[in-house]
Amino acid sequence: MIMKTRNVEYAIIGAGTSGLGAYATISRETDSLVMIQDGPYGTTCARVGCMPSKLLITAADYAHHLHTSDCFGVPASGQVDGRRVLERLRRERDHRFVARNLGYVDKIPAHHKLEGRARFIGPGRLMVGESVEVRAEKIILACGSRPAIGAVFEPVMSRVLTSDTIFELEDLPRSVAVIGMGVIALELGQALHRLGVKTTLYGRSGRINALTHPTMQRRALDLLAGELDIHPSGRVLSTWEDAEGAWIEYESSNGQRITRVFERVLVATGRESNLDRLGLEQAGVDVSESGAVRFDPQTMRCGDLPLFIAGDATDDLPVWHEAYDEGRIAAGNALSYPDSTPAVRRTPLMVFFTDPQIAVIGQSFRQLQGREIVIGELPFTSPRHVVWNKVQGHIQVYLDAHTGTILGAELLGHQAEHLAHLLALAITHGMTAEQVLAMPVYHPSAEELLRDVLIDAQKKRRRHEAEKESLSLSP
Ligand SMILES: Cc1cc2nc3c(=O)[nH]c(=O)nc-3n(C[C@H](O)[C@H](O)[C@H](O)COP(=O)(O)OP(=O)(O)OC[C@H]3O[C@@H](n4cnc5c(N)ncnc54)[C@H](O)[C@@H]3O)c2cc1C
Ligand SMILES: NC(=O)c1ccc[n+]([C@@H]2O[C@H](COP(=O)([O-])OP(=O)(O)OC[C@H]3O[C@@H](n4cnc5c(N)ncnc54)[C@H](O)[C@@H]3O)[C@@H](O)[C@H]2O)c1
Repeated sequence: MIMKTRNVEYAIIGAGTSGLGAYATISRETDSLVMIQDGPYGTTCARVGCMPSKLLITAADYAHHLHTSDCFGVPASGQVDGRRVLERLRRERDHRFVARNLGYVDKIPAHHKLEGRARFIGPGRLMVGESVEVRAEKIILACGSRPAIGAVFEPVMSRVLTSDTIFELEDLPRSVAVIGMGVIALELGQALHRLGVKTTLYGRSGRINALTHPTMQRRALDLLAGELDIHPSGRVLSTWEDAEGAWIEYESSNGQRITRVFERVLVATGRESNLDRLGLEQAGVDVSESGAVRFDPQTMRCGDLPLFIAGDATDDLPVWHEAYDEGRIAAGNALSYPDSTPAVRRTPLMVFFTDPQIAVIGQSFRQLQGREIVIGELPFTSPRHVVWNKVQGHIQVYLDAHTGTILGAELLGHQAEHLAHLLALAITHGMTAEQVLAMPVYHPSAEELLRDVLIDAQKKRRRHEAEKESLSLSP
């Protein structure tokens, strides 16, 4: 029974990072808007995503030092107190990151907020919960995503963890099977291992997908498998539970069957968009068989409709800075509807906070197939890395063979995030290797590695040019 109808110009579904980005833009221009939020405020990033995961990883880094500082003449002793690790994680998360977000939401006028799950009951018509209808001229779908859990895990659901639940544990489990080899599986799996949890990772494809050059993929897998118990390719055949725990029966791609029991199972097999719960067909939206909605990534508009999409709801670029940008792009184009202004999207940047870190910037090796490029590459080592005793990894930088413009890079190494940001800056400004090499580089710093890899790329480019010239001169 509809008890109340609200008429607004703009409705935003979801008060996560992208929804708040949209809200910030629209609320500057009009009072006729409502942001609808199902579940707790605070955003996925702060509550169950970026921030708690990085807090766990940092605790794990400290635990790792206990085993690695001896070579510096600093033997360390001590043990992990799982309860304290998790208590601190929640304290920091709640008091710093979530509280900051809630403080922002608190300041939003009450008539701009509506709590409940929204679903379409017609074009421009949303039902929120069971009693409020919202009629909006323009609607932004900023409803995010949720962990995907395959049916094979149903028999062990009481022991299944996802990134939504793991940070609420009272104590660390004794053992955990991590399903997946994506960013969540690797970040959390390595952290749990370093915190003393007996951890086994079960992958499917045998690849770490973010890296696309075969050398980078192989090295990343070799390095991580050197520390972690990983079965990279195969599939989980079945699961069951008994008094001992959750059993996982897994078949490796070589046909070997492995059956083991764990206290917990962390399912990190990707996320699925919450769009499927919106009843989009009622809004006249063309939804593909996979549940995806077609949209223009430069305007975030869905076809010609007064509907816009932003953030993880899209499956595309599911990272924080893109979610925020997309919220603002969607809002800007909702404000100017039916006119639209295509946004210039940022240079792609992805960082895995593993150790060593993995980063992909600009165009990946795979995306550059068919283009004439040279690859500068080196082990991830500079004098500074030697000082840190962190010399594992590899760096590849892709240059346009003709112009020397930096097009992309794939990195695997200690603190790769910082070189990744420098490379992102260079790519954003269309810089050539030569231009980047004109900047000062302090000694000894990790940035010396960037200088050296660009010198390597330049040498290869000169060789490439010389070879082409001699080919063109040969009769
Ligand atoms: C474990 C983990 C670690 C991560 N680490 C990083 C990282 O280090 N760096 C990084 O850049 N990114 C990271 N991310 C990704 C980042 O958190 C997301 O890209 C970002 O939070 C997406 O924001 P969003 O607004 O699209 O979704 P959300 O913040 O999830 O917001 C969507 C909101 O919509 C609500 N909603 C859904 N359906 C409805 C409905 N029908 N009606 C009303 N409300 C609805 C949801 O409850 C939710 O609150 C991580 C993600 C995870 C899960
Ligand atoms: N550092 C970061 O920026 C960061 C950290 C965490 C999460 N995130 C975001 O969260 C999103 C979701 O992360 P994710 O790791 O869940 O997804 P993902 O898509 O990165 O990885 C999912 C992995 O699970 C594997 N998989 C799928 N089904 C499987 C099965 N049945 N058995 C075994 N393996 C299976 C896939 O092959 C893939 O390797 C990411 O796309 C990312 O953008 C970002």
